[in-house]
Amino acid sequence: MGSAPATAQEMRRAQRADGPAAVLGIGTANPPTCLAQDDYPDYYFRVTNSEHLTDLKGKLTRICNKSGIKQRYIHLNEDLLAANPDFADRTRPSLDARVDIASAAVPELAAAAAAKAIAEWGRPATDITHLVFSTYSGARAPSADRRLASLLGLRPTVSRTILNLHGCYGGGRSLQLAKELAENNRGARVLVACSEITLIAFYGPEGGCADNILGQALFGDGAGAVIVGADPVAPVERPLFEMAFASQTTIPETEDAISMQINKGGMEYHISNQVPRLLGCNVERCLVDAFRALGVSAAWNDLFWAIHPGGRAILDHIEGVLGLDDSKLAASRHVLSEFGNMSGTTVIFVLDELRRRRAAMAMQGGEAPEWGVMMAFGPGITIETMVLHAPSNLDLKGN
Ligand SMILES: CCCCCCCCCCCCCCCCCC(=O)SCCNC(=O)CCNC(=O)[C@H](O)C(C)(C)COP(=O)(O)OP(=O)(O)OC[C@H]1O[C@@H](n2cnc3c(N)ncnc32)[C@H](O)[C@@H]1OP(=O)(O)O
Repeated sequence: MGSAPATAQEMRRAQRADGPAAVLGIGTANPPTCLAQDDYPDYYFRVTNSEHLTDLKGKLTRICNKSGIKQRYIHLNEDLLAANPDFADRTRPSLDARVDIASAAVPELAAAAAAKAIAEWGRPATDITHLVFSTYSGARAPSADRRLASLLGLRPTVSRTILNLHGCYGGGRSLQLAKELAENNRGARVLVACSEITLIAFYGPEGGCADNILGQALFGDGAGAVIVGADPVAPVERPLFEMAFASQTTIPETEDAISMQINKGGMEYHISNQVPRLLGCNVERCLVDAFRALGVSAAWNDLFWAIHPGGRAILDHIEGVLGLDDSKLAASRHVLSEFGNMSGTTVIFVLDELRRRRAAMAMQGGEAPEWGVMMAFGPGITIETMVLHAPSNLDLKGN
């Protein structure tokens, strides 16, 4: 073997990266149709021919008013819904048609986000070695990761993984997987792509189904992409956030609090009204454990924050239990306001917004915190926690 490492341990060590995984590029995309939150109750009850359900419309209006959301983007616009009237009725067998549309639209939206992330990264798409794709709209094989690889012209040797139905923690899980892949495979460059399109779960209002009314008020469509790699090659590659530590925690006895299930009429879901409280009671323990594992003690207000804005009340609870200053969750609140809850994709939008805000602050001579936290939540209830470090050569461009 000439000068090759002599032992299996040495071989293993040679395969590992030296430094921590880092975010090297971020991109986001939304479908073109944008709906104002103030107009949504009128729109939804009109396009589903449900104007007579005035109580439910009142409920949707009350939730919209308290949602902290200004607008959302959707793929299923009025024309597409008119061409697929069964989508408005959960009892009709419409899954085939939904999957047909989603199978094309989900990877295409992901490709739009990925193209931006790759452009910022600065290297050719053929240098990507791994792809981690997350969506709740996948119900077919070969799936969206395979199609995205074709759309981007990735190499046939790219290692693909698809995560399905992780819901709102899909972005956090994908980034954790990307960290493991990048740190354990020297030279690996991982494309993380999350793409969520609500048409799989859109249907008309029904009495007794508050979950649907809540979903109609909160969710929107979007895709986010991140390039992750260790040991960046200067000057082309510049780390935006280094991934210092990552963990996943499941809150005991909360299996039924958030659920999703694919049925013949589309995806049904349940979101307990206890979710904000349950998260509020558990996030601090995850944070304490994460910083203890790093051997660091942190004052919460000295950190930057990228929290998944699952709903306004979730952000309020977390802000309250951690005693965070008003400005600390500004990136999460901004993304919630401009895009709604795009499930697993949302946390990537928050990272993008955060780096933009940090760059603006640096341009004005201000100093942003060096250390921060990303958290995402979903069915389980699952909490994804990642401690981030922002190097001083933070990207000043934004995207
Ligand atoms: C544009 C396109 C749209 C298309 C949409 C199609 C849908 C697609 C869906 C895709 C599904 C994917 C789902 C799974 C992903 C899960 C991951 C998550 O993030 S998990 C999601 C994580 N997100 C969350 O868990 C949401 C967190 N919650 C919140 O942010 C707030 O509670 C709020 C904004 C909903 C209301 O503000 P707040 O200050 O609390 O105001 P108030 O106290 O005054 O109550 C007002 C009304 O709200 C009611 N209500 C409250 N909760 C629920 C509920 N769970 N349930 C039902 N209703 C609920 C309450 O009963 C009251 O009704 P009423 O008495 O007036 O009749």
